Amino acid sequence: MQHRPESRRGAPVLDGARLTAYDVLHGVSSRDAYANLLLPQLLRERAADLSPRDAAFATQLTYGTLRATGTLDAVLAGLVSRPLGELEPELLDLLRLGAYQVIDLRVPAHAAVDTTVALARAIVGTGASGLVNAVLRKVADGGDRAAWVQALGATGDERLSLLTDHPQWIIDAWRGALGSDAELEDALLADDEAPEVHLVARSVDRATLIASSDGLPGPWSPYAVRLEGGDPGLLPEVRSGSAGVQDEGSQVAALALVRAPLDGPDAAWLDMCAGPGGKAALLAAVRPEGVRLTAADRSEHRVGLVASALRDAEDVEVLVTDGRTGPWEAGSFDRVLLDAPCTGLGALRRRPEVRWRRTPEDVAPLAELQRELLDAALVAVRPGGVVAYVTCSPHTAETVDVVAGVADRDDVEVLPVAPLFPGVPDAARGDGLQLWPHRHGTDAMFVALLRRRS
Ligand SMILES: C[S@@+](CC[C@H](N)C(=O)[O-])C[C@H]1O[C@@H](n2cnc3c(N)ncnc32)[C@H](O)[C@@H]1O
Repeated sequence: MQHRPESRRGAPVLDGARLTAYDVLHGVSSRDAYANLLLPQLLRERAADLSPRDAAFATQLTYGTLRATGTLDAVLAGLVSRPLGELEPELLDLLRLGAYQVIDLRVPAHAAVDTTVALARAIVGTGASGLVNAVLRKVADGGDRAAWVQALGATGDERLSLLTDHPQWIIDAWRGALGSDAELEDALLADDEAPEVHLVARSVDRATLIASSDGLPGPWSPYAVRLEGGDPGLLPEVRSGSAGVQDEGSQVAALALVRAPLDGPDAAWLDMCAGPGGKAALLAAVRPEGVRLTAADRSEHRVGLVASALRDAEDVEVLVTDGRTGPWEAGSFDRVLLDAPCTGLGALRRRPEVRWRRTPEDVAPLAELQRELLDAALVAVRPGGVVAYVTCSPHTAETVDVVAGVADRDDVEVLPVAPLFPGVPDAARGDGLQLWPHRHGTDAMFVALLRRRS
């Protein structure tokens, strides 16, 4: 349970949406919480005190402030006399929350300032309220984000970073993956927007899900439904597990494995890194009759989530194992999904704090693990069988470089993926498939298909 300050007798009642956003921001900054897990938990716990509108505002405040942290800090750094790192952490979180409302949401200055001052008084103490008041008034005087970016004198990539909420090394990674600057700003801006909710109709007819959710069919996956907003957890199909929440790009990645051409038997599939089970649940739902699905993950906790996602599926095996040393015999599987652990640089829309938490130093060890897992996947698949190598990162070191590491092997054939999705435009990346938020409205998923030669 989060710390929840009491409003004092006579003092204004603290704004529930803003307090909830603060509690998540502080969870993220003080104990590395994940906003996409902590926020729903707090919204559930506080449902009696928060209207649906409050919950939506808390979500906007939380995600927006976390995404904008770099720009907010650049603005605040010029207005606070101490280095930001020397401020009380609670105070810094509150200043970011207030500044976000002023420069991005254009909440009237008095409302943003007064509510943040009230929170500061309750959480940090009366002494902090003067500083919060003075700093946020100066933020408001500076205008909106565009005005602030201009005032900060930023040009080139620094301007791009402040406008799109991406640190320089991620801008470099996206530039490298896109291959030029032509679409870079569009791509980064699309990656900075709150994503739509995507549903997957697993064992329910898509038309039924569209009718019950008031959504629209997703353009790329025959199972996808897109919603503009709302709480998908309230839908009966999501509650029963016949539908789930899953980015349409993830659906396409799982379907690439299903659609890959195969010679010979097709009876045993492996999802080597299955936790929490989104793609495994789709594979289980769409597999032809008689296919047995093995879903593995190194993390016991995540295997529990896989088991829950597959609770109604028959002929599945769920196990805790390191994919590199799994208990299966070499050549046991006809199709193997390797949805590899990665930096997640393609799914930043859904995990807003990740862009500031990840560092360039994370890439090399993950790429090494990806190479080892891919080698193991190519052992697990039978000659003639297919491996789908998938990442939710477009970083070259985690995508085409990993595939290039095995592409020259005599026993490996790289298959073109884009022709399996003729309706998806501009998705080829070499022989692989690369989806983008600005082109496809999905996470930036990468898929390569590798066939073991007989
Ligand atoms: C990108 S996630 C998989 C997402 C999943 N396929 C889905 O759609 O829900 C990567 C997973 O790899 C797991 N993992 C990391 N290293 C592993 C290893 N050596 N062997 C097996 N699983 C591993 C992580 O625990 C994590 O659950």
